[in-house]
Amino acid sequence: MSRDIVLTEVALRDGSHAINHQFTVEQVVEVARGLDEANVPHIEVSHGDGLAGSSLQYGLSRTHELELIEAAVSVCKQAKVGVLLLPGIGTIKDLNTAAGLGVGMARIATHATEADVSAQHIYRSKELGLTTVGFLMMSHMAAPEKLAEQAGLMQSYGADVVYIVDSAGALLPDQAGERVRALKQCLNIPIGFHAHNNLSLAMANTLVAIQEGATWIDGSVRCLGAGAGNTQTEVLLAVLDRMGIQTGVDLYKMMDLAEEIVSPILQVPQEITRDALVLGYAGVYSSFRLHAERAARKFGIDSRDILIELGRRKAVGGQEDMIVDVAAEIAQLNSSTKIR
Ligand SMILES: CC[C@H](O)CC(=O)C(=O)O
Ligand SMILES: [Mn+2]
Repeated sequence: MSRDIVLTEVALRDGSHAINHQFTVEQVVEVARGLDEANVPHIEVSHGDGLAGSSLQYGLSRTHELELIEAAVSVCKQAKVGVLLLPGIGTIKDLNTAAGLGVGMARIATHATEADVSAQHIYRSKELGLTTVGFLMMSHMAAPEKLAEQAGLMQSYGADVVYIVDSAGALLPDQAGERVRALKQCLNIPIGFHAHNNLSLAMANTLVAIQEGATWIDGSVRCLGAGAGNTQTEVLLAVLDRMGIQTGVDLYKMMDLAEEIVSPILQVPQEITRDALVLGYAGVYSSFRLHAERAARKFGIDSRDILIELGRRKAVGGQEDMIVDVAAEIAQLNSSTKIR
């Protein structure tokens, strides 16, 4: 089958953030089966923060991710099930275990300027025979040339594809385009693009990325992803079809899956809430949203103030503990201002 665009569906991993890591085996089976039947080539399944993410810091999974991964693998006839791994959260041992369960793809994710920490994980993933993807998160924080240099490192370690990841949904279309162009000049492997819809730009940025040469694209069905979700897969499929771009994925099956299976999983419909908007506006990790909302309730403050301050401090993934610190500081500042 010819595919101009290679799709990775991320709802069963990025969407984990949106539902507080509460996926059940039954939900994963139903969604993975539907995706496989719709001919989606790659389905990512893991805790939202990747392998071994289940923790007090990032949020405890309701069901162990290895059970979810095994369940997804068991129902996929054509799709490769993939996992996300953030070196430092997940380890080589976790990667070995996932490969043993029949996973076919590993995405090794680092902050946009820290690709060097991915070397050993990329080497190992290649040794295991997995499709190996470098995933440069918070890409809005790195200039195009820097991002291209970091992508080059991942390519030199053996990555098959390198992704520009707009974790905060903060990129504007021209910024997305210039990043893809910069990678295109330096790499001889495919370039991927992963968007978040916090500024309502996920679709526009994805289309610009494709126009500039990105061929591996992420989406989440019904926008089931962190923050306001990702590029909505079934909508993207319809748009690409109208543009004459082949994905090989069945549009009707994806629409049915979104409506009948994924929509009931959402605790609330995915929309651009004020906190999601602030993620994109302030350049904050999409997965910080629910943590910030919990901290705001605990300290009786506005969650937007926490997110704005996190953006100002340039907090990156792995610094979730800063969310409570920032909330406590804002609460203290508010109360001392009131006393005066
Ligand atoms: C914390 C990992 C993160 O959710 C990965 C990702 O999808 C992103 O950075 O957007
Ligand atoms: Mn994401």
